[in-house]
Amino acid sequence: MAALGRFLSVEGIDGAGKSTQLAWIAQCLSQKGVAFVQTREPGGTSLGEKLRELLLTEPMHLETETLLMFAGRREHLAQVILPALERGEWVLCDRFSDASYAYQGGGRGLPREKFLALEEWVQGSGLHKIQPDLTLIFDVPLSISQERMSAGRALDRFEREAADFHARVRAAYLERAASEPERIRVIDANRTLEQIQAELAEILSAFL
Ligand SMILES: Nc1ncnc2c1ncn2[C@@H]1O[C@H](COP(=O)(O)OP(=O)(O)O)[C@@H](O)[C@H]1O
Ligand SMILES: Cc1cn([C@H]2C[C@H](O)[C@@H](COP(=O)(O)OP(=O)(O)O)O2)c(=O)[nH]c1=O
Repeated sequence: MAALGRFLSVEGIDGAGKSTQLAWIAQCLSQKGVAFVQTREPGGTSLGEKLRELLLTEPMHLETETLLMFAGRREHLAQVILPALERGEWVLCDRFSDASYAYQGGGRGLPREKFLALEEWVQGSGLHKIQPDLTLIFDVPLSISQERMSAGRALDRFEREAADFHARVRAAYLERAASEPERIRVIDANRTLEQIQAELAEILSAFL
């Protein structure tokens, strides 16, 4: 059987710089001749992109929001992520279920058991659980993320949330990282692009 590809996700509060760094990782993999699929959540499939539009614009109940995130994830796994891994390609995913843990759980207060139930339903459990092999959390203080965000485009429904929401999201990401240190690496993103990329290059070469 051909080797499975590797699954890498990037996370962080809005404005941390993860999309910038994901584009750089993609460029590195291309230069090394690694076949990969670059994708995102919410989104990644035709259905998922329609759900994304709703999720980023339409006010809704917290449980509806969580269910739609996981519904999109189910489709994304079936249509994009698992087939790519089975072909032996890497999957570079801009956010995955750690974002639901941080945003719906940490940010909005979804009870942990509800998150865990959906995670188990969509991603399985035990040895068969589908999780990224490596997750990079780009971590910055709120003042920095807010500065970076406000320099850009119009803000979506999550980005418009108050500072205390983003502080809870950040804390939840760090708590998640502490609970799964073998999978999750926290990257200090309050540095120059070059400094961050030097660290990423080391992590990637160990991971290749
Ligand atoms: N290390 C950095 N130093 C300064 N500016 C950065 C850095 N990383 C990203 N940025 C800028 O911050 C903004 C948000 O970055 P982006 O990658 O879109 O963040 P995210 O995907 O985490 O929301 C962009 O304008 C980007 O150019
Ligand atoms: C995947 C996921 C994303 N989100 C949120 C976090 C982001 O604010 C938003 C969109 O993600 P993202 O694509 O990172 O936004 P941007 O285009 O601004 O880089 O969705 C959740 O709340 N839960 C989730 O499970």
